[in-house]
Amino acid sequence: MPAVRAGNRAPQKQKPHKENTKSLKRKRDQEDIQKLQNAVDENARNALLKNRANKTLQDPKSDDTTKFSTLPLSKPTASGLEASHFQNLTDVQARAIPLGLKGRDILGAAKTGSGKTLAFLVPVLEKLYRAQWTEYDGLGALIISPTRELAVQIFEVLRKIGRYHTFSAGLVIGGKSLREEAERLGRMNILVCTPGRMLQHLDQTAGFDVDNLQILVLDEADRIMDMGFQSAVDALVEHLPKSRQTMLFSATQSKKVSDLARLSLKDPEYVAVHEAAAAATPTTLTQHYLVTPLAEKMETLYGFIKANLKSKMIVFLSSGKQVRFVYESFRHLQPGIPLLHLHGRQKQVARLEITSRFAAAKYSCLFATDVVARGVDFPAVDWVVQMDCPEDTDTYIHRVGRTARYERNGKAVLFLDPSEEEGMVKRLEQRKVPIQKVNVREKKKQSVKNQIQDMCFKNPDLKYLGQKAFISYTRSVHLQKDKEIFDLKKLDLDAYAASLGLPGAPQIRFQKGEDVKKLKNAPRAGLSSDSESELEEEKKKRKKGEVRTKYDRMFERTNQDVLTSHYNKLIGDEGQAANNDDSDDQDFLSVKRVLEGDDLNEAEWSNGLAPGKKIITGLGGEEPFVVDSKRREKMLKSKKKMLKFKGKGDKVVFDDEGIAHHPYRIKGEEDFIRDGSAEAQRQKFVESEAVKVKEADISDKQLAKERRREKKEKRKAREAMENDEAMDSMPRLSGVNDDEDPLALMASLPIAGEGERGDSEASEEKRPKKKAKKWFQDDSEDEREKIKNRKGKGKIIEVGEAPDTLEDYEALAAGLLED
Ligand SMILES: Nc1ncnc2c1ncn2[C@@H]1O[C@H](COP(=O)(O)OP(=O)(O)OP(=O)(O)O)[C@@H](O)[C@H]1O
Repeated sequence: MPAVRAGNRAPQKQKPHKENTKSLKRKRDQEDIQKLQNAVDENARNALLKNRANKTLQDPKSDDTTKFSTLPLSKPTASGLEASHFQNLTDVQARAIPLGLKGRDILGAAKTGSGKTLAFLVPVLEKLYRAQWTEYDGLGALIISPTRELAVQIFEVLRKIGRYHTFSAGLVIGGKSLREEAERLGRMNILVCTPGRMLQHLDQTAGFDVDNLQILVLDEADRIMDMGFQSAVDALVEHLPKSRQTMLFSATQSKKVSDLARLSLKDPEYVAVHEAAAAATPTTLTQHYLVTPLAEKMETLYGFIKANLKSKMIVFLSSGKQVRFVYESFRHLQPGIPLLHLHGRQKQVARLEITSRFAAAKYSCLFATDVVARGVDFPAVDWVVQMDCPEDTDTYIHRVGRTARYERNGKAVLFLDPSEEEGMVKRLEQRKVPIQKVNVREKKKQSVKNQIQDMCFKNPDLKYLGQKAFISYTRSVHLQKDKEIFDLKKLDLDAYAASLGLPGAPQIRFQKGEDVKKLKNAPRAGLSSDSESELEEEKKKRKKGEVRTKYDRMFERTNQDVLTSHYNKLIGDEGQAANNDDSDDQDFLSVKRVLEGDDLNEAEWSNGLAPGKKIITGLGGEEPFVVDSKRREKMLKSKKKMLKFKGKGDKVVFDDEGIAHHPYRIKGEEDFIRDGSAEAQRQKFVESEAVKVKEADISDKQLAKERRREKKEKRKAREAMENDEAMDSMPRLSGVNDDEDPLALMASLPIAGEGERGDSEASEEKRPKKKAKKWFQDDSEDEREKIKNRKGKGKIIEVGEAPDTLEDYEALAAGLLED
């Protein structure tokens, strides 16, 4: 919805002249766009020939045709690129942009850090520009990213290069209520989103129309199209119009026919820049692997970090629990470099803050899961360390791609257990990844095992994290598909547990198959000494014929309930998430917290009852609940049906202070007589209440008086400001505040899309709004002047500080690029 510009209203008599000028300008714009279109057609023909011939482009710096200035781009895009200091095209940009501008569907594949983001953002902006897209046309472009971090980054680049355009752009990654996001969606021309959240809006947000969509982009397309996002993406695409341009980009993009069909790509052009290259990774990247047994990984990593204190590094681990444990234990060990950690279970605000802290750091070590393995462009990362072997070569390529970006040098090192070496090295060779073996210098190794064990002994929270890390690691190895690389049986789990400071390997139980039976029938070999004595005791009791459920045993264990509270305290914000993700381990933990199908089997196994019969106690009811049939087992899962075994509750009422009382408590007869006659008691009650009312009345009046005074002061201040503004709008005298911000007036204009406003609100327009600080601090005054003088309706919303919280991004999402 257009904004009303109070200060720009032209007098009536000038109207015909202004209309003339407008129509002239419109005609000129049409002609310019037509010229641009012709140039695009011409350029695309050449690009197509080059791409088909699959010629490697010459050195970008020496070839004039690989400059952005030679591309048929609109002025706003060209200026945006120039202001963002992008001059020379990278290979993938030189090949993909001309075809993207022409409207072709594209499958783009190029090495990590080679500039794929601009390869799709430039065509997006240009397509909408040439279609003369306005706020009335609705959503024109949708850009999908697999992670929030990457979506934020794409949005940032779009914000930079699109600064002179008149589109509105938004970021849809969750974190705010659906309703808050929904209110803004309808006003957006370009959206950057994650698949799940976008689908939620398409399904639930009334009036959110995508019928006009012109262009769909999938960044890290292979990841978005894989199993994890499959159903969300398929459902999302169902909502979109078929007649649109679609572009898919990734460093590990393939021509998978099924994907093309799912996205209904039309005659897509495969732009695979590195297909002919000798390596799948950047040439500026040095890659090594070292063989270190699982049980020595902690000390190898610690030694590595100590030897590289003056660097910026990312250490990839296989799960959030691994990340938390290594981070917490190394934090205690204090290696001498700032440590950060990042995983998907952290709250969004924390994630954004950590990514921006790491981006800004000179020396830092970030422990992370694959949540930042793809696309994220941290500046100047020296090392990528893969402490846990990646699940496949694609993941390897993306992880190491966080360093050696855009012509910079970088180094990567992969830790492999001896059992993983052969399989992984073979896979990497097949994938054209040049990697060399190095040996760990024994003297560089730092034995931290004893220190970690000591810390775990003193600090049960850390021990608990260690147990979780152990379980999640073994689980991830067990679940890996590539069994040539990952074989749990070949790992020394006891030694690994000891390296995490645990007194013994936590018991693990596999989901299905023979392992379960073996484990159940065998004595508990891997248990700690505590557990062993517990088992002995258990056996004795069973002999006596005493019925003990699994839950009796669970509560007897020392480190379950007690540690949960410590653990939650330790991880603070993540407490809730940690509770949630406990469910991940349900089928892997020997001790379960939720009474479910599998539990029943184990309870049955351990309580010595006849097969198929269990007694569940501790439900609060009088009678024990005997599970002797399928029906009763089902019943156990129904809360409603179990209510009758829980006994009746007591009814209580709460007084004003929140203290609970029995509802029918009546004073005893003796007490009543002692307090005097009924009339005297009534009188006394009325008097005491009257005193209370009087006191309350005094404070209420005082409050009301203060509020009136505040209101009056505010009104006076406003009037004074209005007078000042009237003075400001008068012609300037030289020397009067000349350096005042030229955008201040525009920033104070009402926000577009707030709905039509009546006369009664017209006076609001005059009310000066808080003066916004500048967003683009690097813009020259000339550029600001250009923006100010630009014709057209719309809004500019500015955010004072650099966006590092979700709120900042939300503010941007509401106002980016809109004019
Ligand atoms: N034409 C260019 N000139 C200078 N720098 C560029 C150019 N294009 C991209 N860059 C810079 O190169 C870096 C990598 O770009 P980008 O993130 O787009 O890479 P990518 O190919 O998407 O990587 P990934 O595969 O990891 O997602 C960024 O810091 C970006 O600013």
